[in-house]
Amino acid sequence: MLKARYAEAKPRRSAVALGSNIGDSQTILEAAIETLAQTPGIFLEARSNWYQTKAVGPPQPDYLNGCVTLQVEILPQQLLEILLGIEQQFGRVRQERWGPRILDLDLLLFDDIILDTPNLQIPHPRMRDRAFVLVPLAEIAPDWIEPVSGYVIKELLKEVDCSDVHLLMGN
Ligand SMILES: Nc1ncnc2c1ncn2[C@@H]1O[C@H](COP(=O)(O)OP(=O)(O)OP(=O)(O)O)[C@@H](O)[C@H]1O
Ligand SMILES: Nc1nc2c(c(=O)[nH]1)N=C(CO)CN2
Repeated sequence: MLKARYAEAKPRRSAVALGSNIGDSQTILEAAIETLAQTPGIFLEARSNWYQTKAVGPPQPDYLNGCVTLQVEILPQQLLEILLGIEQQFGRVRQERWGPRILDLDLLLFDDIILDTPNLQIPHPRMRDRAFVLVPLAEIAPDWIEPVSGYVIKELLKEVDCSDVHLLMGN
């Protein structure tokens, strides 16, 4: 019993992608990181630069994207609930799929786990195809193995077209 409790308390490492293309995106994303970092059970490990990226999906304004890595003392499902709660707090309204948004927080990785449930898939199933995720993630976690493909992030990055992802100057 004691052993089981100890195992539950072991810190886990997680990666989260941030995106915004409505409003003052940089201010929104900075505030979202601050909110995450102040949540009990979540500790900010590293954060990437911000990147201006061409929208994937329906025509819409460019996004600002970035990633963070976290040390967490909570379960993946709890982390998802927290991310969805922060999106709500920042006024996110769910409309069309892949449509414009004030704030998008995607749970990318959680240690080396693979999870496939109706409301949560880890690794995020589309992260491997997304330069707007892999470029910032490679900056802070190049050697993290994406457990479905078995490839490290810096290798996955070589497989995507990064021409629409630009480092935001004056960061
Ligand atoms: N790894 C994950 N991270 C975030 N949400 C997830 C994940 N896996 C499943 N979901 C589910 O996806 C739902 C919809 O998420 P969201 O509206 O942000 O999708 P989207 O950003 O439009 O598209 P995409 O998932 O391609 O980024 C969430 O309510 C959540 O239950
Ligand atoms: N460049 C870019 N395109 C997107 C993004 C995003 O964060 N960045 N998010 C989407 C919905 O998840 C759809 N398209």
